[in-house]
Amino acid sequence: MGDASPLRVPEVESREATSGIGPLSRTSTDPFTTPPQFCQRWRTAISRNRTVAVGMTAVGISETLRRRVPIVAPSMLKVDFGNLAREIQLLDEAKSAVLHWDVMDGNFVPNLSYGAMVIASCRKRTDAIFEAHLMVADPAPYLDEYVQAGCQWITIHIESQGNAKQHLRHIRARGCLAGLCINPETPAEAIKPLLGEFDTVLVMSVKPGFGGQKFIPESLEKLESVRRIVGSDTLIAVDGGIGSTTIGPCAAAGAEVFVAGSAVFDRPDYRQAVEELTDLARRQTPDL
Ligand SMILES: O=C(CO)[C@@H](O)[C@H](O)COP(=O)(O)O
Repeated sequence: MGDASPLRVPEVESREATSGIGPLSRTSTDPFTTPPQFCQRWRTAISRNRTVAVGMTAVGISETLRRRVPIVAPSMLKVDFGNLAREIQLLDEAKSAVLHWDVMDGNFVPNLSYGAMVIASCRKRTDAIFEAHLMVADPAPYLDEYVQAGCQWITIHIESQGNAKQHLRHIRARGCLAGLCINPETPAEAIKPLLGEFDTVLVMSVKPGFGGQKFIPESLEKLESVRRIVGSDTLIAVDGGIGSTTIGPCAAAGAEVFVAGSAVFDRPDYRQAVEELTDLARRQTPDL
């Protein structure tokens, strides 16, 4: 969490004034126009008859997410990489609103996964919202690559190097949702200085780096604390060890997006898995 960062963030007086992005629950007319490098790359990546995601603004994405809560977001760490196109088709059939791309650099976490090129090559295959979860030592040099790859939601770790506030502002200035992730050993209070700078909080309920780990029970209390800190307008996600016994308690504790690897990909029928998990979450989501 040092201060030095090579990122040059455009001067943004007020986020709403420049991008039209507001709190997740806000409905508004949207004066935002997608930055050209984002729009063109993305347009060419998506086939002509797939228009839902094209040009969708951060406000639109926020509203889509809000409407779809509770959301089970398959963790693409557990996908069959030898059959990526087929896997994405199956996730589309499972009506997954969000695909969660776990980007690991082998440095911030002891594992290496994939980068923006792989994600960009999958962009044309689905209209699902792409979230890039950057488990990297320094996100600064990579942020734009993930925007250009078609990710509409970029999550950085508070524990990464550089200036988290600058990173979050950079993501928002590119028209994406800015997510802030905290590791199990980081207290919920650590997000307080960054309030107002992010759209979503991702609570890691395992140590990042690997799928298939056991849910850390203390994460429930942390979800409750995060909810108290951020209020109702910020979307809260949880990641790690999410399955049939943990998803309900996480929903009750305030989570709305559930990143699930094994609980989806270890099942023969992804659609059934997503439906069952969503149902379990819905039953314990307050106010639903
Ligand atoms: O980011 C991570 C791990 O670093 C997670 O997204 C896991 O990939 C989730 O896998 P399961 O715990 O659901 O199997």
